[in-house]
Amino acid sequence: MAEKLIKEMGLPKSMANVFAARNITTAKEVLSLTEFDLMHLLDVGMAQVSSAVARISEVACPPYQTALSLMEQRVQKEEHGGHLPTDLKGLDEALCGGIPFGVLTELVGPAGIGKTQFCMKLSLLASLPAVYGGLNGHVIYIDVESKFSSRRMIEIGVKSFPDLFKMTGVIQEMAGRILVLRPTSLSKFTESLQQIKESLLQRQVKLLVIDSMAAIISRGYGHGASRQHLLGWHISFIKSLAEISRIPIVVTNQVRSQTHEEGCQYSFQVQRTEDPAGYDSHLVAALGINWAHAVTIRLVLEAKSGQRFIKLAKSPMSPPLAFPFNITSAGISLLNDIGTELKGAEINRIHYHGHSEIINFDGKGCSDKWGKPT
Ligand SMILES: Nc1ncnc2c1ncn2[C@@H]1O[C@H](COP(=O)(O)OP(=O)(O)OP(=O)(O)O)[C@@H](O)[C@H]1O
Repeated sequence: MAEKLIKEMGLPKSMANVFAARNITTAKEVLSLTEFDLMHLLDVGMAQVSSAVARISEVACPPYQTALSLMEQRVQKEEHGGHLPTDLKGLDEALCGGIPFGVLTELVGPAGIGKTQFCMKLSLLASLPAVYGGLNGHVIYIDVESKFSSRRMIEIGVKSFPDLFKMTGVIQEMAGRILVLRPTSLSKFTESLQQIKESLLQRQVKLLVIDSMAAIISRGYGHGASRQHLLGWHISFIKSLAEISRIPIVVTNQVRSQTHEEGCQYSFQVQRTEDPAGYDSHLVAALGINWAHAVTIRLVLEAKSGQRFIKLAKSPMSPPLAFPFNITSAGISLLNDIGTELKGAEINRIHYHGHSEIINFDGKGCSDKWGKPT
């Protein structure tokens, strides 16, 4: 806002010319001077300066909004935006319809828990016709680790929507709507994001997936404070993409061990406990506090006593809930649509108890999963 141009503020032409002649071009430059300084600099009277400053302030600083007007705007946006249903009834109910448009949704969890499976299902759903609960749109899938498998996605489609996928040409049409990008470095990723900005606004893109953000960031940045600092640019860029395009952006995040120095500084991190089983007391999300604040919806995928759970750990519209789920040939499905409410440290704890037993799927029926992605 502060960078808004004076010439675009509807000032009287004579006054706009005076600013231009003194090389004062932005609201920031005007508002950082006193009225007295401006009178002196512009060589105009107090009345003209006051009225120009009042106009510039009004345009540069948005007026306050009431809760009522925010609610009305939200209802209006819902009509144009809304949610991408996940096809997981309990989760969709908790999210008031699915993954919300215009914000970042994070999927975080240990390796092999099902983040990519979830992303592939969401991509399929976004590309499906509206009568099947889809968004009838295109998807941009940034596949950092070459984990996206078109064969697996089609398998999910065929098993979940057999009638639709029986029709001639449907597989080609759905698969053709998903654009997979595989950036090989952080700079290529940054370049792709900038290009995506254009296509999001021009094309019928209804979903952007970044799988995984942690992997791409770790390729380009070192560790610690410098990484957090540089991550800031990507966070604000991706957030602005979501806000401008009003589409859902789903980003995966990995987990890592918590170091001794970190202790337990933030509420979203796992409390260090003396876990007698020693299973999972040190797992935290790989991207830190800045990232955690940037996401609006946080879904933690975890394993507990050999059972997979999906936890709605952060949401502005729902209490924290956990749903048991499994992965079948039809993709992710909930075992229970009634979520268990979570309290305290449990909300953000990332369990992987019995994780190795459940991820050892033999891959039959989806031969490419463990080989080269197709
Ligand atoms: N056709 C299938 N039927 C049943 N389960 C499957 C099938 N294909 C994959 N899986 C399950 O999905 C799991 C892999 O999930 P996914 O690749 O989504 O993990 P991830 O969380 O993205 O892991 P990473 O962090 O390593 O990328 C496997 O462990 C397996 O249990």
